Amino acid sequence: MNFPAITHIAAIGAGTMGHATALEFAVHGYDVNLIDLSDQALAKGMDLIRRDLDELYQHGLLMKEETRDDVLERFSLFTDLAAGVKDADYITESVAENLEVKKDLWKAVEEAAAADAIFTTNTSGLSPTAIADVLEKPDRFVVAHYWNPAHLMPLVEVVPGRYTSEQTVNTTVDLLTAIGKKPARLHRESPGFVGNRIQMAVIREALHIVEEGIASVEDVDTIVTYSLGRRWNILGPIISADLGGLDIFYKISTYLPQDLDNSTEPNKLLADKVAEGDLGSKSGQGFYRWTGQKGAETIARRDEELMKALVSDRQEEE
Ligand SMILES: NC(=O)C1=CN([C@@H]2O[C@H](COP(=O)(O)OP(=O)(O)OC[C@H]3O[C@@H](n4cnc5c(N)ncnc54)[C@H](O)[C@@H]3O)[C@@H](O)[C@H]2O)C=CC1
Ligand SMILES: O=C(O)[C@@H](O)C(=O)[C@H](O)[C@@H](O)CO
Repeated sequence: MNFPAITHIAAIGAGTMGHATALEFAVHGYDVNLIDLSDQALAKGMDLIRRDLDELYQHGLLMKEETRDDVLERFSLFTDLAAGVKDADYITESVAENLEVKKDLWKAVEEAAAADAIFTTNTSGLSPTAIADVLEKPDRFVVAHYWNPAHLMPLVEVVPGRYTSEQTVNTTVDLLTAIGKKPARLHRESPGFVGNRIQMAVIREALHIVEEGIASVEDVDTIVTYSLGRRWNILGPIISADLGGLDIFYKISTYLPQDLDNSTEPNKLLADKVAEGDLGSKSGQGFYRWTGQKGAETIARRDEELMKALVSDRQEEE
């Protein structure tokens, strides 16, 4: 399929991820139809967009000569899915992480969308083949998996399903590159793609360490932040192993794996938190308390460091 020049974006879902992925297209000059289920959800999404847009503006991360109003004027809001997608060349989706919800949604999208529009889902790890099974033209469907917060994290995993065409992958990679992202194209799909497989392996072992009484939640986070996190912010795990000496990593791998957590069930500490409604910053309490000054300061510090890294990326690109 030959895709037209992409000029008009539709972003379905204005929540944690959807508002930020939509904002990035608007910051880079694209008209964006923001779609959600209710005016309340759209209003909440636009509040998040204005908050994040202010952050980008204050750090000089808008396009040259652009004002915040220039960016905000590019948004059109829709609760009618068909009306929101019909003029779009590129449709991105960030709704609930539920296979049936996504399949039902994409079936409805295809009934209203242009025959040559590209379809992308921000799923954290569901199969693009399984979602695209409902489509008449599944070759135009691909995963574009962002990382939270999406407007501050450069990496997007571009994951083809069995039906996805090379043209769809190439066009998506080119578009994401054009808006300043760092797309990584996978050879093929796998549950959790790459980032979430690694992230979930780390989370599983981190919580196992706490459960076994080896270290506290705070100590695990401090240790990772000032060792692996510091190193992996510069070079990834495999190249770091090269630098450490593969013989040493091999030696450790002959005795340590049998002591690592290999459970296939969700960690009990995590399950208990969710059962108690302690969901983290979104509910005010998780393994840490997020209400009050300290929580806000932690999020502000994270965003400030991510912003500095983005500014540095931008300076390197210039
Ligand atoms: N939260 C995270 O850290 C990350 C989440 N993701 C993925 O992104 C997707 C969205 O996650 P979040 O943004 O966190 O969820 P969220 O719950 O913050 O936002 C979902 C939004 O989609 C809207 N929505 C639901 N069904 C809809 C429909 N049929 N039509 C239009 N709007 C609809 C909801 O009203 C809500 O505003 C999920 O697939 C998730 O796995 C990907 C990367 C990171
Ligand atoms: O961590 C992120 O931002 C993303 O990789 C995700 O998909 C989230 O991890 C979240 O959905 C849980 O995996």
